Amino acid sequence: MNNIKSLPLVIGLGELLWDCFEDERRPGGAPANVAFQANQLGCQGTVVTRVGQDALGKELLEFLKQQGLSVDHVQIDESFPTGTVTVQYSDANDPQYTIHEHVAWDHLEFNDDLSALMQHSQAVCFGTLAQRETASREAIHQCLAATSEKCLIVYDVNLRQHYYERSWIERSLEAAKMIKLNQDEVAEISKLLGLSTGSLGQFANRIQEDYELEAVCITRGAEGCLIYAEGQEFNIPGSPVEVTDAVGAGDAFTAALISRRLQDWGWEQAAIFANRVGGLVASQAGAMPVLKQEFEQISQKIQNS
Ligand SMILES: Nc1ncnc2c1ncn2[C@@H]1O[C@H](COP(=O)(O)OP(=O)(O)O)[C@@H](O)[C@H]1O
Ligand SMILES: O=C(O)C(=O)C[C@H](O)[C@H](O)COP(=O)(O)O
Repeated sequence: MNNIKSLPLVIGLGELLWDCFEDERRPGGAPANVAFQANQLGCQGTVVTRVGQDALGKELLEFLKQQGLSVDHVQIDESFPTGTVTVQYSDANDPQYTIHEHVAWDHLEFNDDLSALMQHSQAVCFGTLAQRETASREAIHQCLAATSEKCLIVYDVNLRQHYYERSWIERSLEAAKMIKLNQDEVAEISKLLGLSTGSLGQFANRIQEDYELEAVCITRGAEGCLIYAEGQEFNIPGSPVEVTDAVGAGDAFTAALISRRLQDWGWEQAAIFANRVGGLVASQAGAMPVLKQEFEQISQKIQNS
């Protein structure tokens, strides 16, 4: 128990929901996936969200508890249901999400409990989707404002359908120390912010300077990632895997990067690890596969190489 308490506290702030695939439903929600994976990667991952007072919400709480995550900061909404997402594919590498509206995670409330939690967190990850309603958008930014100066605030952009606006993205970039986005999101953000299109490296350099970010991480699916940090560009190729579904690969990548940066790994080594973790999750069904031992083996191998 004492050991658990001393692990770095990594918060996933935003949506926790059910990803409804054709065959079955599986737990998901990008920030919740980050907290879940961080918990398997040597951190104390904690989800800050809201579920409905319904069977789907109870099942999500049971799942998190069984996996050793705290549910103390999951709020229960008396009016709105637990969130669901319909996941469809034409290509396993490119899932399409239909995010259902008017759900509990749109109605997060900031309070003293969250304020205290945020003050003690070593890292927080949030995205754009959970900012689609004013209530959660304001609660998320109140949470971010309550963190300590040394907290690693990570904006994992995750643009979904039409649920984003330029002003929300700018506000989020201003709050962040590190951002993570995929290649499609680079194109969309360049357009929204009126940045001239160049290479991924030029985009990373520009946005890092404009928003005084510590790091910009661009994921490229099977191609790996590009990280711009400390004035350097790291291009790390991916490791081939047989993809089951790529749902949650990006969130696992983010969690792996956070966990190793909190252990003071260098950017290159942390990116190699994050690529492997993202790839492994892409090779499994759903966003929250249980892979603690596999992650630990990969971590040891990279450290010994
Ligand atoms: N097909 C794949 N083969 C190997 N690694 C993958 C594959 N798909 C994803 N990954 C790993 O997961 C990371 C995140 O995947 P990506 O699809 O770029 O993010 P997102 O899910 O946010 O769109 C990649 O940078 C890579 O490290
Ligand atoms: O919350 C959302 O935005 C969702 O669409 C639900 C999904 O569980 C994750 O988002 C998967 O996210 P990726 O890691 O980008 O594949």
